[in-house]
Amino acid sequence: MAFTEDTLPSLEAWKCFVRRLEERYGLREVPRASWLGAQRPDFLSHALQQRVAYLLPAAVCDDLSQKEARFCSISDQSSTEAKVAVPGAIIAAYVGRNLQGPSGGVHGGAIASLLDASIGMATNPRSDPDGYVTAQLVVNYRQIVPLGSYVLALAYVHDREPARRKCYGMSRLVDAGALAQSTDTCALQLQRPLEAARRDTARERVYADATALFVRQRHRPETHGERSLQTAAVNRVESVSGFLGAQARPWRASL
Ligand SMILES: CCCCCCCCCCCC(=O)SCCNC(=O)CCNC(=O)[C@H](O)C(C)(C)COP(=O)(O)OP(=O)(O)OC[C@H]1O[C@@H](n2cnc3c(N)ncnc32)[C@H](O)[C@@H]1OP(=O)(O)O
Repeated sequence: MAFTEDTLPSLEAWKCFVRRLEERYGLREVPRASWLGAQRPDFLSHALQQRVAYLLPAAVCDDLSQKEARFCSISDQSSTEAKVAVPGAIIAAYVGRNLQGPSGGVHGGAIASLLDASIGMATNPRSDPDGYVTAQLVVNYRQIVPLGSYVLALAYVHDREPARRKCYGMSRLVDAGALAQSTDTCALQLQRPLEAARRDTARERVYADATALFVRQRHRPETHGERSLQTAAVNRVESVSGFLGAQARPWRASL
């Protein structure tokens, strides 16, 4: 599938976004979108056409060297990576006027949804994208989120109890500032814990934070929808995007 005139500007902005993430958070392991574009143009093109940028670093295992790092489709269950849980995740989103709450700022439910989804992404391996579900979510609302903001939810997993089917995670919702300037929702799963998510930094405005307990389901509901892993994962991001009412407008980041 070839890139079209419509998707190219988004690709450039996506590269810019990844570069800024690298600079701000030192995410050396976040691979370059250009590399992804070269290796998996079909998948990236699909993601962009869906207006969902979903970056898939394949080498999350420490025993894989950076040289061996490559991207793969999330439907590639045979890769070692696909079986490993992802320790960190970032969601970038635009929260618009359609999300106005009684406070005059962004509704708390939308904020909770973003925090929940980011921890869910950090919790669930791509080989089993809906294995763990939210059992408990505790949100601290620290500042009103102005309507029309660009925000980042920075999530990481801090504890796992596989035998008891439990996984604990945290997330912070911060002002994206100049980092993300897109009305598209974008999500990244990270191959290493997101150190930046663990601490408050003076340069960021923290709107809210959350702790969550995710529990692995014993039995899946019968009507579980699409079972294709690739589609399922994109759907997860799209559900957040749809809930937030993301605009179908192209990226606006300046390079
Ligand atoms: C690429 C991919 C991207 C993927 C990206 C994915 C992002 C998705 C993110 C969004 C996720 C959602 O919104 S999920 C939707 C919202 N959540 C739900 O609908 C969940 C509904 N609830 C349930 O299905 C169930 O209650 C469960 C599965 C959570 C738990 O039921 P269960 O399986 O019977 O568990 P049970 O044996 O009772 O408990 C297991 C252990 O967990 C503890 N536990 C259970 N529930 C709780 C609780 N609410 N608060 C505290 N602790 C609890 C128990 O005490 C026990 O601990 P111990 O005694 O062993 O110590």
